[in-house]
Amino acid sequence: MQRWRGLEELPSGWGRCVVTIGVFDGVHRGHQALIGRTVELAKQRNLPSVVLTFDPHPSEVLRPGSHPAQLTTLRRKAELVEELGVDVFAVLPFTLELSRLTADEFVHEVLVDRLHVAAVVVGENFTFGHKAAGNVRLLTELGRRFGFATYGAELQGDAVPNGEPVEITFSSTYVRSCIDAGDVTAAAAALGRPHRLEGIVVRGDGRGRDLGYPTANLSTPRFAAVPADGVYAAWFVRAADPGKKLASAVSVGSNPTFSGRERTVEAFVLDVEEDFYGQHVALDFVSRLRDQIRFTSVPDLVAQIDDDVARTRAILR
Ligand SMILES: Cc1cc2nc3c(=O)[nH]c(=O)nc-3n(C[C@H](O)[C@H](O)[C@H](O)COP(=O)(O)O)c2cc1C
Ligand SMILES: Nc1ncnc2c1ncn2[C@@H]1O[C@H](COP(=O)(O)OP(=O)(O)O)[C@@H](O)[C@H]1O
Repeated sequence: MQRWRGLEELPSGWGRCVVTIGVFDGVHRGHQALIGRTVELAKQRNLPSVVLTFDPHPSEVLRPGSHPAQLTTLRRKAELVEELGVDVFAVLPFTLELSRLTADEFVHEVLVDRLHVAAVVVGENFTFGHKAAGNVRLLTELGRRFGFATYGAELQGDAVPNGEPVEITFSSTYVRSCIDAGDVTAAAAALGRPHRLEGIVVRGDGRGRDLGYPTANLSTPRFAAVPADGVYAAWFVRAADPGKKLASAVSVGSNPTFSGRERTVEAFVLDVEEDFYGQHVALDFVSRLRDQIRFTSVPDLVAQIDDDVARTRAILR
């Protein structure tokens, strides 16, 4: 897969292509369907498939301070897109200038003049251009004028897990709300895989080892979607050895037993004794075990962690 930042990196002699456009935060099952359709159409036409995405998140540029919780870093997004068989991952730096292009101008300048699109695949609720004035109908009209095909794909959904017999539509907003509520199982159902939180292992208060449970404390990216305070079973994956998943019991919260102030994400990795400081690691959240508790004694906390670890072992076995 090629990765471009800006359209200046377009190779000379670039022919036509099949494109899908979006922020694709999370690369959830709806995104996967859309990108899959793009790859399929590109194969049929013997053209390269392109995922056109934006960075930073458009809402942060349009309304500074409004950055939504981020489900995937740009690097992780590229990784997930690559797994879907895409040929080019193109990142358009999102600027106020870009946001001011009208829908017509965006199609003309970006899709037609630069990318030479033969077909564009978007979700049926897709909007684009200044003030989001462009929609699938307009894109279809412009496609007729400029000579490309438009596919407005139906949105993907599913029954609410363990809920009422209603459908939810997969969306980044829905996944964010699941994670924010600590429902990592529902998040995983919509993502098609567990939610991943990445970070660098930093020093904590140095207390864990004395408790018998040393924990790797993660420093996470600024906008990362951190699950609600609580205790979780998660897979611990090191960037240095991405194929190896280690079972871990994870605490998210401010260590109320010790009247902590700072909110931390810390993982006790089962059956491992290793120095993780400074390493780039990821947590794949599989299941929520319980809320954070303020214990009146340290032995009570340790007894509870014993139980968390036993449950983690059973869940991730
Ligand atoms: C599986 C697990 C569950 C935890 N649950 C709680 C809890 O309910 N309440 C709490 O105050 N601390 C909880 N902790 C956090 C410990 O207080 C914390 O790991 C310890 O203070 C060590 O902090 P340090 O890594 O900064 O040294 C938990 C830790 C683990 C690993
Ligand atoms: N099984 C394990 N799980 C997590 N961290 C471990 C484990 N074994 C050793 N470590 C190391 O111990 C450190 C945590 O020890 P701890 O006493 O909790 O200190 P800190 O407060 O700095 O996190 C981790 O960052 C890691 O380098």
